[in-house]
Amino acid sequence: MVTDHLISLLDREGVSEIVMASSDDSTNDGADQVLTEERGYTRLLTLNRPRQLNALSFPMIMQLLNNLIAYEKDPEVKLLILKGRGRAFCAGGDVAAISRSVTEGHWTSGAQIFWNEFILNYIIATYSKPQVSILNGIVMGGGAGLSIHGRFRVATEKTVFAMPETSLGLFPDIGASYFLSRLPGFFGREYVGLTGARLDGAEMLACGLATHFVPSMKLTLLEETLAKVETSDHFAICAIIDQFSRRVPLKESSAFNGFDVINKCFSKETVEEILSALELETVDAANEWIVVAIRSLKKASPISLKITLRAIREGRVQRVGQCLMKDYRLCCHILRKEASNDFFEGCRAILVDKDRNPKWDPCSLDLVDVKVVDRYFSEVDDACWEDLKLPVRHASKL
Ligand SMILES: CC(C)(COP(=O)(O)OP(=O)(O)OC[C@H]1O[C@@H](n2cnc3c(N)ncnc32)[C@H](O)[C@@H]1OP(=O)(O)O)[C@@H](O)C(=O)NCCC(=O)NCCSC(=O)/C=C/c1ccc(O)cc1
Repeated sequence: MVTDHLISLLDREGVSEIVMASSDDSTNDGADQVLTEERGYTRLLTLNRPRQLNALSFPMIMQLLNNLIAYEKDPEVKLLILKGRGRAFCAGGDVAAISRSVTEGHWTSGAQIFWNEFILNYIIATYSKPQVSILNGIVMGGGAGLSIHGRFRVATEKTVFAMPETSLGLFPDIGASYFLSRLPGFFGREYVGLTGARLDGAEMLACGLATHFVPSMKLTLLEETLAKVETSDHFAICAIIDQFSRRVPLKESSAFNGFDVINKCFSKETVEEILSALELETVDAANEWIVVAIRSLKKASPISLKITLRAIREGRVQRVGQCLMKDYRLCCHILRKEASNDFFEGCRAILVDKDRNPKWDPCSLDLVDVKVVDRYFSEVDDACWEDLKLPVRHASKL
């Protein structure tokens, strides 16, 4: 049974018990990778792997799960603050470790990490107490999963946000098809998800990925003020952050200023049509962001692009839990290397050898068989597999 491999056995009456029973007991490693601090009714969680840009390791996921479950039950906790040490909030899941563990072991060792990460994302998305994420640096992939599902996301002038998974042979997982598909127009949807475009704090605020923009020099004071709250009331917390936040103009070169072009191009039905529409826009005069978008789409894994487009479009009518269940299926197919080795090749090219020259298979969009893409969205044909089991929650956006 998969639950022998995947360590989370969830109590479906609630999240009261997540049994951790790993065969190698790796959950005990890295205890200092998430620092916890009690300040009155506020709990401050700091991601603490600055050298790896706080890439989310398995022990970090488990510690965050443990903390969040305990804090939700504890009446002495009213508010959570999540931040990262160093120049990143979190640069995503520790893909180098995952790639290593699957290459050296069984695909389910990678699935185990996804399983627990997605449960964590779900708990954050349905959390009964407010979470403020301080995004003062790099926020990518899994880092978005820790923050965007939460109630308050504070960007700064140092924030760099991206969902770069298509350049890694993956797709924007962590329930991203839920929040990306709910952003305005096609900006946050197809554009951000497919191209891996980097957004700054002003752009995050403009499209709704961030709820506030606070200059980084005011963050210490913001934290100190939040540490004095005695309530979980969202309006009260929002009013405090409002005192420190400011409106911030978009750069002239921002893709957000090309909203109409984005809507025109990224609303096309297929990735090929999106690419052609963008190329047409460059005939007269090309904005820098269009050139970068075309380059990114051409460099990304073709199969990842097709999976991403479909996942985001399906996400529009799915709840967050359904998006996470879909993501789990997709990840398991990817880990099993059923149709492509692209995720492992992407990890090699970007994080291991760093040649930034992945050899994708299939190597072009026209070689991606639509039936193969369909298969990624279906159940996994393996006796030791089961669908992601989500705990019963009491929040509204289940
Ligand atoms: C643009 C970055 C963020 C910064 O570039 P940089 O300023 O030139 O810094 P470095 O690239 O030198 O990064 C510093 C160190 O952090 C490491 N690092 C930097 N992100 C990472 C990282 N996501 N992982 C694992 N080491 C990293 C990076 O390898 C390096 O380690 P080292 O070579 O030992 O110094 C660059 O590091 C980068 O492209 N990182 C990858 C970002 C990325 O694709 N993130 C989304 C990943 S997808 C995701 O979240 C999936 C999660 C997942 C979950 C569960 C699964 O089972 C499978 C997957």
